[in-house]
Amino acid sequence: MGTVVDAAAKKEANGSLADLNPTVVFVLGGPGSGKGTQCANVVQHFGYTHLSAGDLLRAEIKSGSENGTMISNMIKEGKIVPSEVTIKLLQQAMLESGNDKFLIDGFPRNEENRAAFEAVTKIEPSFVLFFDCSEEEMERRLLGRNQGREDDNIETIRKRFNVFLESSLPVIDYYNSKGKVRKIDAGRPVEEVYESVKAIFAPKNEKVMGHCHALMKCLILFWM
Ligand SMILES: Nc1ncnc2c1ncn2[C@@H]1O[C@H](COP(=O)(O)OP(=O)(O)O)[C@@H](O)[C@H]1O
Ligand SMILES: Nc1ccn([C@@H]2O[C@H](COP(=O)(O)OP(=O)(O)O)[C@@H](O)[C@H]2O)c(=O)n1
Ligand SMILES: [Mg+2]
Repeated sequence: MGTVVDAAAKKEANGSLADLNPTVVFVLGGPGSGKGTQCANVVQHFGYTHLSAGDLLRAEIKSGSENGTMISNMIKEGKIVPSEVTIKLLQQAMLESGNDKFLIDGFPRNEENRAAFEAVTKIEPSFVLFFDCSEEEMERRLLGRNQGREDDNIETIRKRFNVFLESSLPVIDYYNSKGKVRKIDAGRPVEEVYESVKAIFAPKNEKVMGHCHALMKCLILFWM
């Protein structure tokens, strides 16, 4: 933070990202709404790289970084880590991926995340996928997640729900007012949710071809 070397590295990273002109989809939704699960499906079928902000922060703790203790404490409390830390990790991961299509999962989680990402990277998301799920269902899923996460306990889960309502929903409202939100009913089984997700990512010409085939079938039936 603040050194000449850091500033140069930041400039270099931004320059390269701007050159990349990446396609970015933000994947948002409450804790346990199924963001990670559905992103894995999209990666397999649509060639995106999945970047989970939470996973990047957890990897940063494990790496022994100087920010590790601060990040760990924030996650245990369900609080949102300062944007500059998370954005730096996202930028690095984007540049290292060799891809130009990204699902950014769990980010932006508050207004500070959103505004800072826009200011630093100049990237506008193509759209925002919003997994809408009841707290009751999310709580059930988080308590059954079994990934040994320090924040999947009832006390921290309640805090994360509050942060989601107070800080993350306004970000979704912001993108909604720009017509960018694609809302998915995420309370259904995984396969059903993915059917809705797939329909959003399927290339337009595939949808048009689907309509053409249906029309051809009707015409053939009509002439028979
Ligand atoms: N549609 C679903 N129905 C039931 N369980 C689900 C569904 N989607 C995900 N899960 C499970 O719920 C837990 C949380 O899912 P995850 O994808 O990690 O959510 P998020 O990244 O939004 O916190 C995981 O144990 C996952 O296997
Ligand atoms: N943009 C983000 C994303 C996550 N985080 C932190 O990481 C925690 C876990 O995020 P996550 O996305 O892995 O959690 P889930 O929504 O997947 O359950 C959050 O509760 C925050 O403490 C953050 O500070 N900033
Ligand atoms: Mg997740």
